[in-house]
Amino acid sequence: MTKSMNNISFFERFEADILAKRKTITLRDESESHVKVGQILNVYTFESDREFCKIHVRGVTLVAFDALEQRHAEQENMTLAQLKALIQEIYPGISVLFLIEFSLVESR
Ligand SMILES: CC(=O)Nc1ccn([C@H]2C[C@H](O)[C@@H](CO)O2)c(=O)n1
Repeated sequence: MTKSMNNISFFERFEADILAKRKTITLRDESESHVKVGQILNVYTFESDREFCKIHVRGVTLVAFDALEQRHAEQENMTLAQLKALIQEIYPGISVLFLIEFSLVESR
């Protein structure tokens, strides 16, 4: 597992969407609340800890699970039902999420 404050990991199944700029946000719990606007993060796969790009953090805001809407799903390149199911699977019972908006800086 990658531990640096300048690193973030994504499940491998999201790599293609990030590199194609189809996925431009991620919703995380408080363990990644240290991420700051303007930061450049090194991006790794969660499964194999392989670096695959860098992203520029464009925004960090709080969003309630119950406030997730269509535009969030579009920014995740999935349906709202898929997004809610995914969040419940990764963070069971979570009520508030950190919405990290990002843009692709460089792929490896
Ligand atoms: C370790 C860990 O939590 N890794 C995560 C968490 C979230 N994501 C993705 C899945 C969704 O697209 C959004 C919403 O959480 O972020 C991830 O790839 N890896």
